[in-house]
Amino acid sequence: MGKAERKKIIIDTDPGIDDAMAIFVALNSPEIEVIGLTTIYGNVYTTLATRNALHLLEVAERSDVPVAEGSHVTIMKGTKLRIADFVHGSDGLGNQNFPPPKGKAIDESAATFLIEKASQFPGEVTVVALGPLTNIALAIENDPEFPKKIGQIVILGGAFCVNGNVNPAAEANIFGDPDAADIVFTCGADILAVGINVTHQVVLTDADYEKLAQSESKLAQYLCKILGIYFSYHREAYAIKGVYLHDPTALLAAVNPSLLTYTEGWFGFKHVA
Ligand SMILES: O=c1[nH]cnc2c1ncn2[C@@H]1O[C@H](CO)[C@@H](O)[C@H]1O
Repeated sequence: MGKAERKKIIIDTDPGIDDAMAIFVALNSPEIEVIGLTTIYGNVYTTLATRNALHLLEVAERSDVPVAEGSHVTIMKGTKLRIADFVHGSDGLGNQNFPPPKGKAIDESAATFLIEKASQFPGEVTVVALGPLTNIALAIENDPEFPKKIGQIVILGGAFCVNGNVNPAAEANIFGDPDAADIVFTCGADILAVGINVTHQVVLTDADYEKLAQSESKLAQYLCKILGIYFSYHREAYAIKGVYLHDPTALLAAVNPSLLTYTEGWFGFKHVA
C-alpha cells in the first residue's frame, strides 16, 4: 500500500501496558501511517507518559515519529488526577526500570499538534484516544473548526449498557476527565466510541501469552516482559486468566472498522455494539 493511501493516525496515549501493545500494533499495520503520538495522564502522569511514548518508539526503532506532550491537568484545571499505577506498575510499563529515552518531545503541545495536523490534512486524520480526553477537548476549545477538520475520533472509553471499571457507572478514561468527554462527545465530529462492553470480550489468555513468549520477535519479547503485572492485576481484580485488550481493540477499530459492528449514540456518535 502506497504511503498516500494509508490512513493517517495520531495516537493520544497514556502508556500504559495495553497502550504499548496498541502502539506496536499501529506501527506494524501497513494500512495506517502513525503521524504522531500525543501524551496524556491516566495510567501514569503526563511527564511519564511522554517518557514512555519516546521509549516505546525507540524500542520499535521508530524515533522518526514525533511525540507532543499533552495536558498535565484536567480541562477544568483539576490537579487531583486518578492515576492507574495499580494496573500498570509505578513506571506504567510493568516496573521494568527501563533506561530513559534518548529522544525528546517536540516543542508544540499535544492540542497544537492535533490542530496543526487536522488543518494540514483536512478530513484525513484519525485520532485514536486511549486516555482521558483533555487534549482533544483543548483542541476543540482552541480551534472551533477542529471537529470539521478532523477525519474521525476513535475513543477507547465508556461503558455502554454495562457497569464501569472505576465505579458502577464510570469507565476509567471518561472518569479521568468527564468535562473533556462532554466537550468531545458533543462537538459534532465523526466519533466512534469503543467501550469496555466490547473490550471486556477481547481477552489475551494465558495460552495466548505462551504463544507470544515463543515468538522471536523483539516486540513480542518486550511485551512478554511488561505484561506480568497486567496479568496479576486481572487475576486479582477480575478473577480471569488473561488480560483485557482495551487499547489494541480501539486501535484495530481505526485500522479496520469492518471488524466490528456499530450502533448509533445519543449525539450522533457511534459506539461498538
Ligand atoms: O481501575 C481500573 N480498572 C481497569 N482498567 C483501568 C482501571 N484504571 C485504568 N484502567 C485503564 O483504563 C482503560 C480502560 O478503562 C485501559 O487502558 C486500562 O488499562
